[in-house]
Amino acid sequence: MTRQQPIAVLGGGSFGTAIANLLAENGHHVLLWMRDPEQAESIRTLRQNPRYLKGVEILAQVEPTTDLSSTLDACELIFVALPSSALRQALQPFAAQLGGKMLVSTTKGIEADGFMLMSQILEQIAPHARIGVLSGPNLAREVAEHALTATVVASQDEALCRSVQQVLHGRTFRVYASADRFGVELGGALKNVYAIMAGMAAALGMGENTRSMLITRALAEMTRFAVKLGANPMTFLGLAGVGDLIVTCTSQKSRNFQVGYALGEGLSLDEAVSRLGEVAEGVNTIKVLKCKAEELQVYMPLVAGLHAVLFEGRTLDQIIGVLMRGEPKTDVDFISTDGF
Ligand SMILES: NC(=O)c1ccc[n+]([C@@H]2O[C@H](COP(=O)([O-])OP(=O)(O)OC[C@H]3O[C@@H](n4cnc5c(N)ncnc54)[C@H](O)[C@@H]3O)[C@@H](O)[C@H]2O)c1
Ligand SMILES: O=P(O)(O)OC[C@H](O)CO
Repeated sequence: MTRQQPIAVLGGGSFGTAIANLLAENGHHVLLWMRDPEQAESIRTLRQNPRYLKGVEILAQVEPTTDLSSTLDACELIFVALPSSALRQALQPFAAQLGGKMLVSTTKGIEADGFMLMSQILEQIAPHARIGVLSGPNLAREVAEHALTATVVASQDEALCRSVQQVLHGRTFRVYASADRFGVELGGALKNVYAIMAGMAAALGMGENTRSMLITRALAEMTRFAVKLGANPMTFLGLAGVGDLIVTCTSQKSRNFQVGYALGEGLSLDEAVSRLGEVAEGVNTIKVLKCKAEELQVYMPLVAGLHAVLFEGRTLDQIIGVLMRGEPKTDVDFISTDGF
């Protein structure tokens, strides 16, 4: 990648906007692609995103655009910050332009059909592209407001990891590298489900002991599931595993947490999602994950419990009763270091 070449960010939501600004602060010309011409025009003239990250100034080096084809042609490094529900549909028509490009997914979701992570979809659409993921405890607003933040770029393509580190590393944003793309990406997708539970617990006035139990048992479940899929459990001890789980399960800024909070206040799932008006990936992930856990016969009582409350008509009291009275278990039973 030459220094003069622009960098693309696809998706004009909270995270796309935050990443675009970080790149611009580091001196890069950024093409921020979004589908809505009015939003693009508003950014061009007001230097603010009218809908997301209100109050954050979008730097002059960030050029909003609605022309995806020209954006892909102009850039070799492309960050994808689209919702998981939109990624395939948005990029499939441009597959021929993606060969040889560095595609870095920041999207934390799972496609139901085939249980596919976003980088796997990118790989399927563009088999000749170079693929990576960026994931970690990265609340968009905090990134945009320069809270000291760390993230992980994961790919087996070391040069891609180095490129991403070079362009994003800055005064307030630190980028670690990992070769475990699957584990890093899976951690980012799974933690959203547990953040919904944490939001519910907070709304119901449950205490810090409860939150700590939830986070720790969530880590156990996530890791057990990941190991069954062949992932390296050690990745779940890093920023993209427990790091992201902590921030999303403890912050009111997390949209998944907010959905859970609204549910805890008595709103229906539909009401909670529409009150949010932004993406909360955990709502889809819970369905996909419940199916996959059953198929693989992985013990995931928290996932089963949340699914029962949201989609099977069970009450939270019933589920809490089942969880607390369940057969006693061993504490750290989910990490086998055999082979790692
Ligand atoms: N916001 C965060 O703190 C954060 C941090 C890290 C990762 N992520 C991940 O980034 C992804 C995007 O999240 P976000 O927070 O930016 O969402 P958001 O709700 O803030 O914005 C979503 C954006 O996607 C656009 N969009 C929706 N469907 C589209 C389509 N078909 N074609 C083109 N654009 C479309 C919307 O117009 C909107 O601009 C999610 O997977 C999320 O998990 C978010
Ligand atoms: O706001 P959420 O719940 O989508 O979480 C945002 C990021 O994934 C936190 O790392």
